[in-house]
Parts: sequence; structure tokens; C-alpha cells
Amino acid sequence: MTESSKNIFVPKPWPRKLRSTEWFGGTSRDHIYHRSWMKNQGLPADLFDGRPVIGICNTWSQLTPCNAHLRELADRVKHGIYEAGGLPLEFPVFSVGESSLRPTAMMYRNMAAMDVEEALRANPLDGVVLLAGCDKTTPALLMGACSVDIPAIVVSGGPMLNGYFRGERVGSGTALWQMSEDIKAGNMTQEDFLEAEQSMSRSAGSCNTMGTASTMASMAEALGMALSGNAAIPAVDSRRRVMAHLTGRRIVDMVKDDLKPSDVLTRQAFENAIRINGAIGGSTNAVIHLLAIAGRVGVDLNLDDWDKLGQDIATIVNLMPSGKYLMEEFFYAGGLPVVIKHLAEAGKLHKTALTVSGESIWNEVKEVRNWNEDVILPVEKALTQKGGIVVLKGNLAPQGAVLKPSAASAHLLQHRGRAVVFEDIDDYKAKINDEALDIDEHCVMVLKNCGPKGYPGMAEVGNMGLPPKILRKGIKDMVRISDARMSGTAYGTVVLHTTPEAAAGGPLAVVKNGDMIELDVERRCLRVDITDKEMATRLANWKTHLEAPKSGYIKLFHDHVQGADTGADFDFLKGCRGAAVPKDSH
Ligand SMILES: CC(C)(O)[C@@H](O)C(=O)O
Repeated sequence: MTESSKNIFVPKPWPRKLRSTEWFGGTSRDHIYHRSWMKNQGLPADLFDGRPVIGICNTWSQLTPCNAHLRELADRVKHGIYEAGGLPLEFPVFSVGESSLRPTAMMYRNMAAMDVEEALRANPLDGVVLLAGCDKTTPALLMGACSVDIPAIVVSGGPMLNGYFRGERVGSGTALWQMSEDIKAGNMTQEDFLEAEQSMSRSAGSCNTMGTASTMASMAEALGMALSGNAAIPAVDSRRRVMAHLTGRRIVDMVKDDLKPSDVLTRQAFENAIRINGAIGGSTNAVIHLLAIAGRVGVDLNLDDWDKLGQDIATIVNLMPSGKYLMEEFFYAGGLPVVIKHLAEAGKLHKTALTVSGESIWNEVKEVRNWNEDVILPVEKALTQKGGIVVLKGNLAPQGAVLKPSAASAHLLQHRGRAVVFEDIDDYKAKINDEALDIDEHCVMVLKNCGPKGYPGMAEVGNMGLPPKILRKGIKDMVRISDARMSGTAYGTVVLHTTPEAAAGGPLAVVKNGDMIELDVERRCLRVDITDKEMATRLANWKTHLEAPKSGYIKLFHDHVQGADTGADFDFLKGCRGAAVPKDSH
């Protein structure tokens, strides 16, 4: 990849007056007011001498199991901040927990981002450490920080240790989807399933697969927003604590240099991240989150960029759901720096992209080695040579839909089949186990009304399970199409994020049982075989059966959420609103 422009960052002179001195740096009534209350925490007076005040933005919550260990990690960050001469102040933000939140954690990502943005701007903070883990916490924190643009750095909670059930690796999420299909096919008993449950989550941390949590930790590192090596260290490994400690030290210098998200998150950084996502077989959720982050930092990135940049990227990380290993093995093999080095050497990365370390991404990885070539594969043994996210277009998805080739079945990538339509998730649940359902393995399952407005929130239901009568034949995959997302831990020939979504009157809304649907991944085509005239007539007669929410956050969400093709952010949250110090409070 050619280097069109070099990232030249010029650090600001130090010492200088920071924004926190507006609160703490003086002798007026208001300065004393701000300081004196803080001192109830036992903070010595000299901590308010103009040194960098660093927020530790913590998504700790027992309702977010993947982040339940972040209090301890925050303490390690504090050690580093104090050591480097800063004042750490930890604060909580809304914690978006994937495994418990209903209707879906995605409905709360933008709310959390708003929480982060307002907390950063309204408080006496000069920089922030973003403590994230579970899927949505990473993008939410980055989105909020980008809209304020004070120095910010991510430290992830890290993945869980490998799970094992009867000698076999149990991957978070991936095993759950597999086993529940095995039950429907009659290949596993309910008792065994319950026994397997005990082995699924055996330590603190987020999903041990290359699900969305590990993908987004990898994206933070790929974008240059975390220290090199951050993504893969297991949550309980002592080196995770070291990473937190070093991150604490680093943010203080970032504040002194005034190294901001907008310095790191250039178009080049996003291009690198998209390519790295293809190489790791990362979650389709990254598409939405990176588009949303780009929107906050003012980088012009669109859905087609995902296709263009990912086309020639081989998936070399042999992790579930695309491959066979788990994050623990990825870490032992050398982790993300090895993947970055490989892509850079292949000429597929912008080597000069700046990272939060102050170094280029290439300088961070040039000395690393691959310690296990069965986990990080040589390119000739890649899981797929074309691993980047595919963007499909056609009369069924005028603004695009996505598919993850590394998790799909090669024989289904070109397919024509009869549509079996589910009007919404309740319709799907009511019909899927019915032996009389008119469906066979050549059909295309179509699920409507699961997009941002439709579900609401765009739930991870796109990898809808197959009908038991088909599973019993030993068939494990069928083409499925929806406006939903899917878990990063899921797999299958699943077309997702169809835009415009059904609830917004997209063409998906008017697909009928029996229509013929064509998927051609090579040609990037997704079509329903009806004439333009028929499509226009159906759309003109379409009316939603969904009721619009009348009040509360759900109404705000419904009225302002944008399509998946632009990142599903709120229309009024796009962009950076800066870090100007607001009026005083008294
Ligand atoms: C909860 C999960 C399994 O993390 C999922 O949301 C994902 O996308 O990976």
C-alpha cells in the first residue's frame, strides 16, 4: 500500500496550562469550591498543582460479566498514572453488557457513548483511559472520546481462558450455537448441554473466541488507540495488569504532548483496521462500530470501503468462529502484533500510521515473531484467501448488506433459492420448529424487522437457527438474510445488516414466500427475482405492522438512529463537539 502522506505529530510544549486548571488552578471561591469537595477523598493539596488530571472511564459492572474484573484493572491504571505524575480519577459510565441486556445491547451503545462524551466534557479532565471489554463498551467509549477529542487510550479487559468440555475446546458463543443446533438435530442431550454450560466461562474476561469483544479490542489496537499487544492478553494473566499499569503511565505523557484521538484516528488508521479485521476473521459488528467511530472523528469512511479494502485479505488467524483455536492460543502465538507485521510486510498496511505510543504502527511490531504457525497461519495456508467483509448490493439491499466469508460455506456463496419469510422474530420462533413448515435446504430464510428501528436496536438474531427437520439430515448451513446483526462468535452463510431495513420500508419488507432470491458473492449481488415494476407496486402498498414507541429512551432511539450502513449512530451525535470548558456551575 502506498504511503500518500506521513503522519507527522508535533508534541505541544510542556509545561502549559491544562483544562483542569479551570476548575482547580486558582484561589477564587469557585476554585476552592471545586477543590475542597474533591479533598474529601483524602487527596493531598499538591495533587491540584496543574498536573494532568486523568479520568479512568470504567465500564465495570456485575451486570456486564465480561467487565466484572475492571475495578482491579483500574487500580493498576492508577498506579501508572500516579507514577508518571498525574492525578487519576476513576468514574463509572453506563456499562453495556451483551449477555443480559434486552432487547439488545446495541440499543444502548449510543446512550453509553453519550454518557462518556458528556462526562468527559463536563468534568475537570485532561485525558482519559477507556476501560472496556464487552462488545459495545469499546466502540461506545471510543465514540464518546472522539466527540470530545481529549487525549484518550484504551485498555481492554482481555479474554477469558479457554473452556474445555470433555477434552474439546469450548468457544464462547460459538459452542452455544453449535450445541443448540446439535440438540435440535438429536445429536446431543439436554443433560450434556447443561454440563457443558459449566465449562463455558471459566475465568474473568470477555469471549475467548474472535467474537465481537476480541474483535473490538483488536480494532482498538489496529486503529492505534491502545498500546501494542493489548488485544489478546487473557484477563487473568499478570501481563494484563502490566498493560493497564503501562497504559496509566502513557496517558500522562499523551496529555503533556496533547496527542488526541483525532491525531491517531486518520483515514489511514481506519484502512489499516479494516484490513486487519479481514486477517483476524473479525466480527461483522466491527463494520457498524468503525463507521460510527469514523463519523465521530470526522473521517470519511463508508460501507463500500469495507469491501474495497478487504478484498485481497486472507484470514490467517485460526480462531473460532472461523477456525479452531481460542484467544489464549492467539496470545501465546504472539497476538495481534504478528498479524499487523505480516500485513505490513505484505504491503497491505499504512506503516506510518501513528499510535497512542507516539510511535508508528510499524515501529511497534517490526521485531515480533510468530510462535505458532498453526494459530497464526502462513498466508498459503489461510482459512480463506478472501477474508474481508463482503458488501452486497442489489434490489434487496440498495444501500448494502454484509457477509463474512471466513464464517460462510463455500458451496453457498453463489445460490438461488425460494424465499421462506419470517415477518419478525416472533413469527420465526412460532414457525421454525413446525415440521409442516414448507422449507428445504435449498430455500433462503428471510427474517424481517430486526434492524435498528425494527427490533428495536438491531439484535444478534441474523444467524437464525435452521429448522430441526433440516438439521436432522445433517445439513448445517443455509443462506439466511435479514436486517439484523449476528454475534461475532456465530458462523454460517448469513447476509446481515440489509439496508434500508424492513421497518424503514426497505425492499426486504416486501419479500414474499415463494419469491426467488439470488446471492452471488463473487459479483457482490443480492437480488429478489421480481421486476422493478412489481417491486415499486409492493413498496407503494407497504405498511408497517410495528407500533412506533411513544416515549422514553426507546423513542429517542427509534426517532434518531441511522441505518446500519452508516454505523447506526444517532443523527444528532455525529461529529466532534470538542472539549471547550463549559460555564461554571455557581
Ligand atoms: C455476546 C457475544 C457472544 O459476545 C456476542 O455479542 C458477539 O458478538 O461476539
